[in-house]
Amino acid sequence: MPEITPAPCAPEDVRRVACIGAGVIGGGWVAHFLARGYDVTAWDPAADAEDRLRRLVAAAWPALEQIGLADGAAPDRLTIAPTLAEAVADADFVQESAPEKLELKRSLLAELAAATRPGVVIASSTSGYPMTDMQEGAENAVRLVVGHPFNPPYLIPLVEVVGGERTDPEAVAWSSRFYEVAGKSVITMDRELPGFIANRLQEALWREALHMVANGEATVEDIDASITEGPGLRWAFMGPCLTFALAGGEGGMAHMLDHFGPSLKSPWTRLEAPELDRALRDAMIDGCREAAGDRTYADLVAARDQGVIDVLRATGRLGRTRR
Ligand SMILES: NC(=O)C1=CN([C@@H]2O[C@H](COP(=O)(O)OP(=O)(O)OC[C@H]3O[C@@H](n4cnc5c(N)ncnc54)[C@H](O)[C@@H]3O)[C@@H](O)[C@H]2O)C=CC1
Ligand SMILES: C[N+](C)(C)CC(=O)CC(=O)[O-]
Repeated sequence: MPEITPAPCAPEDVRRVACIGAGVIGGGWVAHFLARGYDVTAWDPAADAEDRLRRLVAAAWPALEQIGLADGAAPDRLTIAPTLAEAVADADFVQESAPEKLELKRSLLAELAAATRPGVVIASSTSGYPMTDMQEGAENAVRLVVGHPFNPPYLIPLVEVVGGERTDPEAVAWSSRFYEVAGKSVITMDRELPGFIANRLQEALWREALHMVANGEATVEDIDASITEGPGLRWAFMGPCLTFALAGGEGGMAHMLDHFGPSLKSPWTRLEAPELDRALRDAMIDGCREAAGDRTYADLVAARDQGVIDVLRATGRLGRTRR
């Protein structure tokens, strides 16, 4: 086991966060950390990255003002660094949100672990790679963790935190605490599972949706309505297990399982992913275009953000985290 250097500061004392990769998720993290009053340094190799990032932060800011900013929070506390090394030089915490490609993540995380100050924790936003696979070849891998967010990270509270085989458990504990201090709801996993918890659940639903579109069994619009007008309303405040316990009436989960258990063996799901061929790709894209109507991407982001805020407010969870 390599020598473990403690983090240079306590999670409560973090002042500067570096966000590496500033697309949909990296940009969302930037907006979140700025709103929570941190100094943020971002780095992204794309030529148009700074423009995109500043647009994303400006579009998110009204929602962030609505839910309440930390003292001193301001978009101008964002610095765009010219190089990766400069971005992380003074960082107390690093959030990596580069494209979901295993080789890229591996070399980038190794580069980050070499460029940051000793002990600084580096979290990857990966949607599903186990950290053990991503930390291969990295020196200082002890402080590499997964911190998987949900889009948009500045509004959806959940972060799933888990380390890899070479991660120091202290780094996992440190990052879970840091995310809590930074206003997130944290699930800390004690073992690796590809896709973590939420994406394993989401992907099961998503595979089934794609099968139904591929087979012409349901439209994109009907699939979306089946969730927003149905189970999605319950899932905003009660998870699928407790929700189904209520399906068993006063007999609870025991009756629910006895009653509906046999249907688990019915062909209600296909589980294997469908082939993402041209026809399915076109059907999904056309269906979403139709569902969006004349609303632009910015219109949809604003509607989604307001919807999340309304649900959080209506369920008494605005500004409150899980613990
Ligand atoms: N889009 C989503 O809903 C979610 C994505 N994630 C994860 O977040 C990460 C980023 O995904 P998105 O933001 O959706 O992708 P994106 O395509 O919107 O952004 C990726 C950004 O990384 C930049 N980039 C390219 N090469 C890079 C490098 N070598 N170093 C640093 N940055 C580089 C690109 O210029 C781009 O701005 C992925 O790991 C993804 O799985 C996690 C949760 C949700
Ligand atoms: C689509 N996605 C798999 C990248 C989604 C996530 O990872 C989490 C989310 O925001 O739903």
